[in-house]
Amino acid sequence: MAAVQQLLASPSPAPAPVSSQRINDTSASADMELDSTSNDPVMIDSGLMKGAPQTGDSRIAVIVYGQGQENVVSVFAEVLGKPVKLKRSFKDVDHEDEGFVIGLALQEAKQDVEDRDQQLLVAINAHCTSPHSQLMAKPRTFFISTTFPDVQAALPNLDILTVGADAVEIRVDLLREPRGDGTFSDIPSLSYVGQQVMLLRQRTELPIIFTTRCTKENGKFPMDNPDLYYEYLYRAVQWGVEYIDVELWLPEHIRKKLYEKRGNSRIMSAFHDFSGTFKWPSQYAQDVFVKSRQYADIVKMIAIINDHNENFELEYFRSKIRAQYPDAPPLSAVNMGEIGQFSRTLNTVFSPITHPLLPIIAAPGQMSTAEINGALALLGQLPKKYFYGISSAAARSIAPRAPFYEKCFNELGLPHQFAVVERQHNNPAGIQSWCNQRDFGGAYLDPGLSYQTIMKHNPWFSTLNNGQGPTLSEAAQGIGIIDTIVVKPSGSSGSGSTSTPPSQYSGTMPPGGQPGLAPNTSLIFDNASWRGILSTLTRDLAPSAYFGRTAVVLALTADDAAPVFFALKALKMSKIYTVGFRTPSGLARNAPPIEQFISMESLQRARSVADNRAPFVIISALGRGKSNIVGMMLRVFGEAGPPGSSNTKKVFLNLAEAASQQKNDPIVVAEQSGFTAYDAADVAAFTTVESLRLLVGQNVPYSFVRLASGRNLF
Ligand SMILES: O=C1C[C@@](O)(C(=O)O)C[C@@H](O)[C@@H]1O
Repeated sequence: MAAVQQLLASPSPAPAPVSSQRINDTSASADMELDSTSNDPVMIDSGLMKGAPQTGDSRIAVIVYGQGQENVVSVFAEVLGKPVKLKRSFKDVDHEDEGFVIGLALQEAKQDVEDRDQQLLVAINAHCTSPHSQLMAKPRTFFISTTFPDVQAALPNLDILTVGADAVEIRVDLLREPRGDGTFSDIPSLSYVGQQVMLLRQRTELPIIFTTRCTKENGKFPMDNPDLYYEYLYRAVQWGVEYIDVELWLPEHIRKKLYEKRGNSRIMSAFHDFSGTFKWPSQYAQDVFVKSRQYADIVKMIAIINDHNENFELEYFRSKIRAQYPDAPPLSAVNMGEIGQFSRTLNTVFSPITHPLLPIIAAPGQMSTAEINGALALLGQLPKKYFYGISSAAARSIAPRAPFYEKCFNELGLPHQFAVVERQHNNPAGIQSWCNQRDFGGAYLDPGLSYQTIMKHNPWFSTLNNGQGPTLSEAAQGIGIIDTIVVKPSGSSGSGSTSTPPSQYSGTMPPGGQPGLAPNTSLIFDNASWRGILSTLTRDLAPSAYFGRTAVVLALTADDAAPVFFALKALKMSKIYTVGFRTPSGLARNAPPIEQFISMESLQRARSVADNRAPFVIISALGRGKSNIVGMMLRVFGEAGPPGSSNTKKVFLNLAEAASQQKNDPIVVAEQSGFTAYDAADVAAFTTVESLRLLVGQNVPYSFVRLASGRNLF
């Protein structure tokens, strides 16, 4: 609700209310820019009325929703206290619609969004890419059940707590709201819960799971008034919380209503059986699943068992359910207690995890990610692999990634081995020797190398995939630079790699490595650095802050600029001015329109545009020796643009090694010229997050990477 009110009342781009990331999410896949500011000067701000509610924006709110998300319109309408009307285009909205909230499907809205009457209506982008489908596509997902009585206490450790987690659960029933007289309320009030959710939202980018666990299922929420659950859970929908835990015992009309009105939230149906008599092979277990799936995006079933064999019964149940109900929501099912721990290692959908730093475990038998991975490794389900950081000496000194990888593998209890191997400067040969081994797990290349260079000097790669070579991700194709080599089992197609017999093997054998890539394995060439750049640019700003605006990119070579272009394209920037290099046509195809600064006149022209087309972001990959040019650009464009045109600071990103303590350090110049500045270490940390995700499928928070590399963020 806060989010909706902020969107409409705020005269500036919406800050970060609880659900800004979701309701206002204009992720790279969104392709429409909508209004984030109000043109309407109707805010009441007289001293007399201090504290009185503000009327906010009185234009008609048009909620643009994505396919299948029409329910989100009524979430907005309810908060605004207005009825809903659905329309087919912006031009259909007229004065008769005042007093209504209008819903417009994204596909239809796209047709005439440019021509909308901005005096009459405010378009609110409510379509979003829910993290749900992406998460469900991962082979394994975990969520951490926080058990803090006050989220504040969790914040200092949140980075480390969430290493390896794909979502974070807030156990609302365990929150303890102080009354002020030394006692605590029986149930935390909605406003207290709202503050707690907000605290969590601001400190983690992970999806939140909102849980009001009842007393019968190991929680503290009283069961005498089911309407109370509706009140809390529906408020979480309005806050834009990503997952809402809805217990199966709740009356059907409540579960149905929550499901139908879930907007962009996803429902996790929850069933716990503590009786000790629950049996997975029973008809009852199947009935529970069937009843749960009706109003669920994920079905969670958890039971106390008495015998280890019941873990196998659960596995049989899992496979039976998958076969019988192929279209049903994913099943997350585990057994509780020590006996049930085995099942916690086998469940792959949203496994609940704990962490040694939590005050209590949320349920008997809960394990940490490290314990689960350790158990999987013992069972042979997580074989030891060799991962490599293939880098040049120079790159290692700029951003040492290796210690972090080791820390991460330890923290996650992964059995893998990580080694940094040095590639000779200017010699790209020999990469294949690290990859062509049976237990190769993947590698990052730092710096990345062009696809052509790798293939020319490492002919073994061309023999992969029956002679077709490695698969290229979309980013690797568009950028042409490879910085991550991912290993994928190739399923049943049999299109595996061709292993090279030891006699043809060139290069040094890695310690412990057996030559010959494992059969039925394929390699994917990918690029993680563009994501590092994108994440850095959007750390403090919504992607929409960049839409349609222009950038200046300074580099010595097109290769250095390539990942930047890809990121700027994802941000839908309208133009890139380049300095220091020519853009080859292949690269230009994957970038916004490009203009090279070839003279002072062209620079002057870009400088004198008096609207949003003045460069908003400057990205430099020029090294120390060229900091004068970078400084000059920063001074020139720091002042450009109409005065007061935006209250958002311009952005500078320095991809080159920091010229520490120097007078002309571009970061210092940028800050003096009014830019928000980021440096190569920010990008390196985000790139590490991405490469870990690509290589080991584990989610690690950016702030943990920064902490582990010795910088405290907050
Ligand atoms: O539903 C679950 C699973 C859980 O009960 C467990 O068994 O790990 C822990 C709870 O916090 C969570 O809401």
